[in-house]
Amino acid sequence: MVLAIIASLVGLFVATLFFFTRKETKETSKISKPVTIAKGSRAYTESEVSLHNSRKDCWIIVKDQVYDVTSYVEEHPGGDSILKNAGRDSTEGFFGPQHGTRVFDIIDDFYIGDLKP
Ligand code: HEM
Repeated sequence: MVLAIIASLVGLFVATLFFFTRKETKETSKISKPVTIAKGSRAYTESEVSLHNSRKDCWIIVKDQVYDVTSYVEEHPGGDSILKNAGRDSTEGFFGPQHGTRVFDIIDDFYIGDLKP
């Protein structure tokens, strides 16, 4: 009897641990993620970034960092608004009131380098 109670308590503990540590969400699990690039290891000029300005090839700049969000365009909950400044500085739109804090975690997956000063 005591053993059964201990076993169920351990089971409950493990299940709770699993629930709170899992990271994937419904939205992010569908997105193919690029290979992680170490921060600062690459840099692009503004004119290089500006070539990637379409739905099928979309880079954006947020706070002097460059993100290839091509694979995220179709997943973006805000629809085509993410394309408003495709190939350009999207910092203002990104920090707009429509965005909750989870966008800061999501954008990291799309980082490809910094903007050349
Ligand atoms: C990688 C960059 C971006 C990510 C990861 C992202 C992510 C998201 C997410 C998760 C939402 C749903 C609301 C929330 O949970 O916070 C959202 C909504 C929205 N986003 Fe973005 N976003 C990005 C870039 C942008 C940019 C650059 C703009 C505008 C220029 C924009 C405009 C909007 C708008 C207008 C909504 C509101 C949609 C609505 O409420 O109907 N987003 N975005």
